[in-house]
Amino acid sequence: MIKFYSPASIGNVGVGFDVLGAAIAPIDGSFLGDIVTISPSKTFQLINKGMFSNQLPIKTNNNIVWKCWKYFCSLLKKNLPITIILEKNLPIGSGLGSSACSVVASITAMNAHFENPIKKTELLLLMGKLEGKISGSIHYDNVAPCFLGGLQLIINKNNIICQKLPIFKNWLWIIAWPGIKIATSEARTMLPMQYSKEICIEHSRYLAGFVHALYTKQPSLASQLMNDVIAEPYRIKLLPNFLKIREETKKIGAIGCGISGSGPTIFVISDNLNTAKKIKTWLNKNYLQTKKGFIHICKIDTLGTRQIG
Ligand SMILES: Nc1ncnc2c1ncn2[C@@H]1O[C@H](COP(=O)(O)OP(=O)(O)O)[C@@H](O)[C@H]1O
Ligand SMILES: N[C@@H](CCOP(=O)(O)O)C(=O)O
Repeated sequence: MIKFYSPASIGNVGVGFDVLGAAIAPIDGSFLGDIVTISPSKTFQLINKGMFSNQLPIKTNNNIVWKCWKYFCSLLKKNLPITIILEKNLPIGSGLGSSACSVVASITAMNAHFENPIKKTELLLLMGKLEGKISGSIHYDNVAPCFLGGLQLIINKNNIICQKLPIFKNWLWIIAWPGIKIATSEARTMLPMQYSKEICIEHSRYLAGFVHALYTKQPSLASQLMNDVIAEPYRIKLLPNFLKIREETKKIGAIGCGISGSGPTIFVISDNLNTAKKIKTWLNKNYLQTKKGFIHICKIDTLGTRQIG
């Protein structure tokens, strides 16, 4: 029996639509992500468990984990008799890379179980392809940080899919899922097919400046450059009171605020734990919409997907 854990991720990280992604871990040491357990069995079975298993497709062959298993069967040219247990601990359509978590955890676990028929360099390509079946187009800003950990810059050139960026270790990422769902595929179709030259130049300034500020250790400059001119202007209508949230959390002391992935989860950044706790309390009262909603104070998960059993 082997068990793998895959962490939640913040796609886009505000300023880098489809090209920045960060894996996150609650500072209290709890897991925020999916867990996949694989054991040998006479026939294939997929068992769903976890707090959000009731949000998964009813038909097994609509579960992305089943699609991952089918891929391995075609690769190894046989019907592979295993039992997969998926602990679905991330809400679906949350903006926390839920489907990416299931893809990365199941691919990594199956590859380990079958003694690594897929090379590590090819795994991420496969993960992006499988995740793309769900969101309608391939984007690595969830699967890359989920698999490799850290803050990843998606390059996707000359066989380099991504590379890890430096982070500010004292930044705390408060993530708030309001308890409602936004399908990534729908949130992607909302975006314009083309952008003006002015927007392209502005976006380049922000993204390049942000990466520069990371490398030159300028946290204030980095936080000021975290502006999303690509997705936020079009997705903001899906997030209740987002602009008010950003304004009020800034008054409390936040140094940044953005949409996590395609939402509705938001992230708020603070470099002070007491301030982070105040922001969490405020969000609890003003952003959660259902009892299922949650808030976590996180740091960047530098480990990524790992074997835990
Ligand atoms: N194991 C799985 N985990 C998450 N979503 C899954 C899984 N299997 C299939 N899906 C489908 O993928 C879609 C959710 O993907 P998406 O909107 O990208 O959510 P998220 O942003 O949380 O990944 C839903 O239609 C869901 O039914
Ligand atoms: N770059 C993607 C990120 C989607 O993240 P998710 O967690 O909402 O699936 C996008 O913004 O479409």
